[in-house]
Amino acid sequence: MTQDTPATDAILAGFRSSIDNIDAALIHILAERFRITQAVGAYKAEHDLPASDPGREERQIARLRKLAEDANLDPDFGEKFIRFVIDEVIRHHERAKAG
Ligand SMILES: O=C(O)C(=O)C[C@]1(C(=O)O)C=C[C@@H](O)C=C1
Repeated sequence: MTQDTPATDAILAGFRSSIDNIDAALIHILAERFRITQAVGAYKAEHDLPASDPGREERQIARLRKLAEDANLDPDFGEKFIRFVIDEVIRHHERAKAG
């Protein structure tokens, strides 16, 4: 049976407080990224440009894999994460094109 860790564990609470700050930063960073990609989607729809650009994605992924490696983050995880984000952006772009 699983058990919650006692809320009185001060060391764990300190770690979790830091995790909560980092998670909040991630949400704000993602919100900012989606705010700019929304403008990109509107621009692409207006100028009849394709929703996706596979060449650009390839370059982004190669760059981020290298950054992940240098930062001691699993590059496969880094790629999966950015792929997930970009796929969502493409979905938004397609919706913007459809009007
Ligand atoms: O750079 C673009 O053209 C975008 O539309 C942005 C973005 C991204 O989210 O980074 C999304 C879709 C493209 O395939 C490539 C990159």
